[in-house]
Amino acid sequence: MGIFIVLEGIDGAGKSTQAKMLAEWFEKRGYEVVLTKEPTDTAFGKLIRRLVLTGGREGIIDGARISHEAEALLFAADRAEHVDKLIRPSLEAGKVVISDRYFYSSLAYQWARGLDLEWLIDLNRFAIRPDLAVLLDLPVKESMRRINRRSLKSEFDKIVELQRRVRENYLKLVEMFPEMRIVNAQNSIEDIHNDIVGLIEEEILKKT
Ligand SMILES: Nc1ncnc2c1ncn2[C@@H]1O[C@H](COP(=O)(O)OP(=O)(O)OP(=O)(O)O)[C@@H](O)[C@H]1O
Ligand SMILES: Cc1cn([C@H]2C[C@H](O)[C@@H](COP(=O)(O)O)O2)c(=O)[nH]c1=O
Repeated sequence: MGIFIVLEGIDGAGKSTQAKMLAEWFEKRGYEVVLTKEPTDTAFGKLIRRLVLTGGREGIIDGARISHEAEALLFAADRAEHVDKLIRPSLEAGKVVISDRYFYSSLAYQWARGLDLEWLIDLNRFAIRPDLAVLLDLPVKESMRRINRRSLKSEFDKIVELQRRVRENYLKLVEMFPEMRIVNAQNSIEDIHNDIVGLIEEEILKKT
């Protein structure tokens, strides 16, 4: 079996930056790496971007956005395909899989939207557990500065409030899932990379 690593965190925490650096780190050491993300680039992922994420009108029926339950089901369907078509086969072929977001995102975000955590955990039970899930933890103020999100004040306040709840949820998930570890994402890009590599050496490579 290969090695499965997940990077998680609020929007703008630095996941994609670290995922790329980590992929290069493994490649330099001779590993075959699959760098992937959720939502995926498949038809399911594109549907999510159209209906849920882009703020476009397609996800709005009679003036109301699609329900949070429908959102959770779409993310889970995308993930089921991701696991079945890419993650499981890659791990069986002995590769390193690095995923920028995974089912912890559904737990943190859809829970923050008011859905029941146990229902979300059940819905995602099919998802293979990674060897390590790194939570890049960052205060919301700093993440908003990094991604420089521009919107109306009332809209901005709602986004900040949601991200605060998501961050709190992630910190609660760390207590529930033993494969999760926290890395301080306020540090420099290089220091964060070194912290993640340190965790991988300690938690995975030393044990194989
Ligand atoms: N440690 C860091 N210090 C300062 N800036 C950073 C750091 N890490 C990443 N950034 C910058 O912050 C921005 C967001 O980073 P990145 O795209 O990696 O985050 P992300 O978690 O993948 O975001 P999203 O969830 O919105 O896709 C980028 O401009 C990136 O260059
Ligand atoms: C997988 C997943 C994602 N989300 C949310 C989290 C982010 O706000 C977006 C994805 O944006 P990114 O820039 O591509 O990281 O989707 C979610 O709510 N639930 C999920 O399961």
